Amino acid sequence: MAKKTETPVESAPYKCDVPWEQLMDDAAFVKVFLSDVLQDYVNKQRWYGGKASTMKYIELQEYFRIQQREEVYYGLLLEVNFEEAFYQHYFLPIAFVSDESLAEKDRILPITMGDQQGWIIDAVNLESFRRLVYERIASAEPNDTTRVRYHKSTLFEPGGYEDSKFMGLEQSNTSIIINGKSVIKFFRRIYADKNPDYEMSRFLSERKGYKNTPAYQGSLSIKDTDNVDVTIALMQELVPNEGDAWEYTLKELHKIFANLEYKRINIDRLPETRLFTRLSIRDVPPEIIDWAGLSIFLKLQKLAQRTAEMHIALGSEFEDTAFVPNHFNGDYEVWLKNRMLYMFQNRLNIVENNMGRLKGLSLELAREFLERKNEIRKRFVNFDWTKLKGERLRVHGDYHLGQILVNGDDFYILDFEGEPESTIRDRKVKQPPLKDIAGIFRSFHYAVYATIFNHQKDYNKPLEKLFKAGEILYRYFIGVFLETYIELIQKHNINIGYSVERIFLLKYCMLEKAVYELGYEMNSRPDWAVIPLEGIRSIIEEDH
Ligand SMILES: Nc1ncnc2c1ncn2[C@@H]1O[C@H](COP(=O)(O)OP(=O)(O)O)[C@@H](O)[C@H]1O
Ligand SMILES: O=P(O)(O)O[C@H]1O[C@H](CO)[C@@H](O[C@H]2O[C@H](CO)[C@@H](O)[C@H](O)[C@H]2O)[C@H](O)[C@H]1O
Repeated sequence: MAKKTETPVESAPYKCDVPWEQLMDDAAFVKVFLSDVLQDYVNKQRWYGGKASTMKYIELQEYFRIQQREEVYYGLLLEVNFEEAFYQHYFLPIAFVSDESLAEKDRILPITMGDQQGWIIDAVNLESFRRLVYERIASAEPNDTTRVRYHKSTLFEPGGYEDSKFMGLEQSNTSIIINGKSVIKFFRRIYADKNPDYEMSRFLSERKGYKNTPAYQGSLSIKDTDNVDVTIALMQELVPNEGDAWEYTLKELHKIFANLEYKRINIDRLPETRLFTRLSIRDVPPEIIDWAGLSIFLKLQKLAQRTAEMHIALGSEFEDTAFVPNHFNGDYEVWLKNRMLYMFQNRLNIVENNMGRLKGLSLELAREFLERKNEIRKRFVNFDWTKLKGERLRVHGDYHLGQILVNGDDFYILDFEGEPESTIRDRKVKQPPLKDIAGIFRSFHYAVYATIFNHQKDYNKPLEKLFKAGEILYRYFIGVFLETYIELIQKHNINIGYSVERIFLLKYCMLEKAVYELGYEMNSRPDWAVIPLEGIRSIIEEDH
């Protein structure tokens, strides 16, 4: 049955004599629109990331016209100010429609302008708006120097506009599929700079010919009043896929855990391997292959290969300073430690303030986390750049299984926006590529524990035994991944340091990631906090 569309309770229309083409120049309208209309509207939107804080007021930071011939839409850059003394910027494209059937979704305000009656709505709902953006990108001048800039990749050969639809996934941005072949992602949270997703997508696919990320096709950006390039939208190739690697891994792991009983595996007799030991498939004992199957290890090798190729492309630049690799230095060390200590203190605070919401194993692990705070803090402070010889590169920055699409036997890497909590400048700082590897290893650990927590009853085994089996398997996953990754990276002369340095960086970055995740989970899904807490414990325990 088709879902009933919810009709918003409507206030009386706003009345004015200004035509749509001049509406945003009308101070009286803008004042009412920002304070009486948008505060409420923005607060209810899925893409609005400020819900945990208290909105104070909204200002219009910039607006610009998105237009073609007589067709005019407005792009608004809203500055949301919070009681907690910070602000965020959001992009909202608006359209005026007089036909009620076009104003079913995301209706913002009923309005009467002279003799024109209708509604202001979020323009992404209008096919005519989506078509216009696509056509402007597809026909962009090679060097558009106007304030509102459309860009088309030299490698993209666009066809005429046929159709478009919402990607329809739970997203922090809004993605539209065009002609079943391209995706235009409208960024909602906006930063006063080029978005790293745009920069990295263009650099990897257009400049370096890296094939395992959607090809960059074009973009929309504006030069703001400070003459800074601000990315508004990114257009990429639509990659056919069977879902993301997170879902895929969960499915595979469920089969593997179910095999424990089905194949009568004696967990206590499973051969173990040390964390970070490099393993070719030949080195994985037959008992492990019997239990988990060969195919998962072949998939891990493929993922390691695609990850290494991404870092090889990112580490191969000599001209564009945004991408040229650097060495470790004192500035980086100070920057890193400040960040880590700030983040760690924030996590301690969140956990202390929310102990009442935790129970069972989570509560036990949270207590242990608080008891061991000095030990963990010391780990973050213990970073000495003079001992590190490897390179720092631009990296993915938020690399986890949910950012990877599965397509047949291959993988495609997406979403280079970086860690949602970091500032835009911090996201562009060059990092050891092992930071991404630590991210994906944490994701393997997550997947193992998520599988155990989701299906514990199906496996007919005590929790400790399942944890033991999971930890063993996780170490083989990491070992096989590392062997392929390191071999390829070294073959292409990317310096990630000798073994001691590599292991130090992996442990450092894994602890960093797990502590980061603890904040993410406590804020967005507290039931999952047990996974990073377990991760932090196992990283700290490893050295005891
Ligand atoms: N180019 C693409 N091809 C195929 N699917 C895509 C593409 N870009 C995004 N997706 C789908 O949309 C989801 C969200 O994309 P992502 O770039 O992570 O958006 P957000 O930044 O809003 O989280 C992805 O997990 C994937 O399923
Ligand atoms: O929304 P983003 O993709 O930018 O990433 C954020 O959300 C992720 C959760 O969707 C979070 O990832 C964490 O959970 C994943 C499983 O859902 C797991 O695979 C990751 O290892 C774990 O970090 C990510 O940290 C956060 O930035």
